[in-house]
Amino acid sequence: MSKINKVWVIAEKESALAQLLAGGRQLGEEVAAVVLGTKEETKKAISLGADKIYWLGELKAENVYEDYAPTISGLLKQERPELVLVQPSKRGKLLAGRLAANLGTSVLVDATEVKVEEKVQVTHMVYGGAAFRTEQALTETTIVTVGAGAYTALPEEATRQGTVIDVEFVEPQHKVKLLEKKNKAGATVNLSAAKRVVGIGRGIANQEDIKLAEELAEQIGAEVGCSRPIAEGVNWLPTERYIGVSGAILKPEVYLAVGISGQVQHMVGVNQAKVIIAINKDKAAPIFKHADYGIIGDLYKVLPLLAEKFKASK
Ligand SMILES: Cc1cc2nc3c(=O)[nH]c(=O)nc-3n(C[C@H](O)[C@H](O)[C@H](O)COP(=O)(O)OP(=O)(O)OC[C@H]3O[C@@H](n4cnc5c(N)ncnc54)[C@H](O)[C@@H]3O)c2cc1C
Repeated sequence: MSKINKVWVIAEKESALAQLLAGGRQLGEEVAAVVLGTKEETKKAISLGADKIYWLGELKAENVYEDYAPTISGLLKQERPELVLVQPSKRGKLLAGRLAANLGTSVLVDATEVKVEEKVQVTHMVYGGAAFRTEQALTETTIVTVGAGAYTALPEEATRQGTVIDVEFVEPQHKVKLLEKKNKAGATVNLSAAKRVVGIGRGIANQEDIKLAEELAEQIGAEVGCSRPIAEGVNWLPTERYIGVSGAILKPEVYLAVGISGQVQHMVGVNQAKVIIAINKDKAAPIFKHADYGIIGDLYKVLPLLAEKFKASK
């Protein structure tokens, strides 16, 4: 694959920044990160693969993330990178939309693959994960949101050198007024950083039975994720734990699917796992077509047995 000259990366979270920088290094000769954060965060971005940092300073109390769109748009018009990779967080999507509007283009969303064939080409899922579409922007700069798991972060290199450019804030013409900030109740989870994930589905009959999966997850050092109906249906787990085309896209070393049928919309979130193991009582469940190892059995019997075995082997 050929490379383009300049790739820019914009991410709110460090884990996403690390992944997008790794993607940037595959695609471009020079990789720059736009950093809204501390000086320490600029150093971190360099150690993770950025050659250049456009440093916006720290987020001011009176601003929200997307208020920086005019500042970044000005930089884009001046520096003309061929590609901007943006983390698809809620605020990241808002920012990407504004940047694209300012450049007279649109955002290519939720890329599963970005490649360079003379120009930048972006592939993403359509029809709920049943098909893929490849698109190419006709403008000089292509703005793309890239889901978690598309790239694997490079190891940190503390000795890497890079340039930090201080950027002056350009006041937006139309601002959203921040009235209040509240912390979300409950623990947050970063599923895309987990090496092992136990995913639970509608095979779990009651909310309290989730503890069976949690006990096994604890034994094997895994995070618990779920299918959409568990998070958006019965609402037993928070939405940040659901996996699939409309949830988190993961690339763990091991994915253990428990009582999950294996519909395509779920599987697109885990089909990049190195090893997939399925526990399902229905031997005809589609999950077994995707699994490297399968246990045909009742999860209520299998989960406690596995947890016990792992505990005993410690
Ligand atoms: C546009 C669109 C987007 C979607 N996005 C997503 C998405 O991002 N993520 C997602 O997950 N879904 C998504 N869905 C929903 C998806 O199509 C499926 O409906 C969903 O994934 C099914 O969840 P499930 O496997 O938990 O439940 P089910 O399909 O009901 O499967 C339950 C499984 O549990 C097994 N089982 C039952 N009891 C036991 C037991 N005691 N022991 C062992 N096995 C047992 C059954 O045999 C069955 O295979 C989307 C759908 C649409 C239309």
